[in-house]
Amino acid sequence: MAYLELKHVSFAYPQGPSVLDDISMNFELGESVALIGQNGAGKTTTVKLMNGLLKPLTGTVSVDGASTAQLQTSQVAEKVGYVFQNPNDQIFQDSIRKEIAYGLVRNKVSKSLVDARVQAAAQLCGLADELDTHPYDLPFSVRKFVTIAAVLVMDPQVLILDEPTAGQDAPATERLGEIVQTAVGQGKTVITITHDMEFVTSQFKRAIVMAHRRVLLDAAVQQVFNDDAVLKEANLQRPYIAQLARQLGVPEALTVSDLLSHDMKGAPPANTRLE
Ligand SMILES: Nc1ncnc2c1ncn2[C@@H]1O[C@H](COP(=O)(O)OP(=O)(O)OP(=O)(O)O)[C@@H](O)[C@H]1O
Repeated sequence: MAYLELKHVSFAYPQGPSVLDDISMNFELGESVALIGQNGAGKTTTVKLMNGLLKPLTGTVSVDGASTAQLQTSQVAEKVGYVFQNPNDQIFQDSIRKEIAYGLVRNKVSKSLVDARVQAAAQLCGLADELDTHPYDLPFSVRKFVTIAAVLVMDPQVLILDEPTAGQDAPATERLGEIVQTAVGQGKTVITITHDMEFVTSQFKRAIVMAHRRVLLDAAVQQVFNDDAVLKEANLQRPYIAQLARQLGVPEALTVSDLLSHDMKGAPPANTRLE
């Protein structure tokens, strides 16, 4: 049994239409998976089902062998940490240190361990020099890292990042990549919702394409970005570099390093009129 499983899950908000229709997906520990698709495809609803904030109307969501229907949201959230799309929905303490430490303090973890874990999470998230700052004295982009640190410090087995690169500059996006790779290196599963296809191809191995309340394709990132029909149906575009690579006759290249490592001898001349 996979660590996190959604089996034939359907969902609708109260008095609303169906939002998810019979979706199934499995996650093993140590995976990196991007959930992609247009606005309203149901991605955020899907991840809220994964961490117990929502419960399925039909079907089952199970985490570490137990159905979320039988668990409190807090029990699920210990294993599946969810970083909200908008950090303002998550932050409520008056210092970054208190915000990151909150869950550990609530769990009565010893002060020395709290200090060590807060320091480590803050370091990874670039906040080590800001621990005594009020979160609202920092820009939105930095507040997002505060919420990531506050989830990471709890050491969940699954880390869900909702639109992490939105509003972030290149160095911050690079730091997000480091956070993803560090977590995966620790054996955690990282799942992201993102509209940033470069982030998908550079940091994730698997992608799940959602549209029309269901899963269109669940496959290796390479396969997803080579599937014209699925990309069209989900209204997704290949990353710029992958479009360029196609024009250069290297359709399998998705990143700059893929392209640079390819033997270009015999490739047709570039016609760089991109989609
Ligand atoms: N709290 C809510 N109450 C009622 N309907 C909702 C609620 N949250 C989302 N919806 C609706 O559910 C559908 C799926 O929304 P969801 O946020 O899961 O999609 P998404 O793929 O994450 O989109 P986005 O990329 O815009 O976040 C949309 O039609 C949305 O309007």
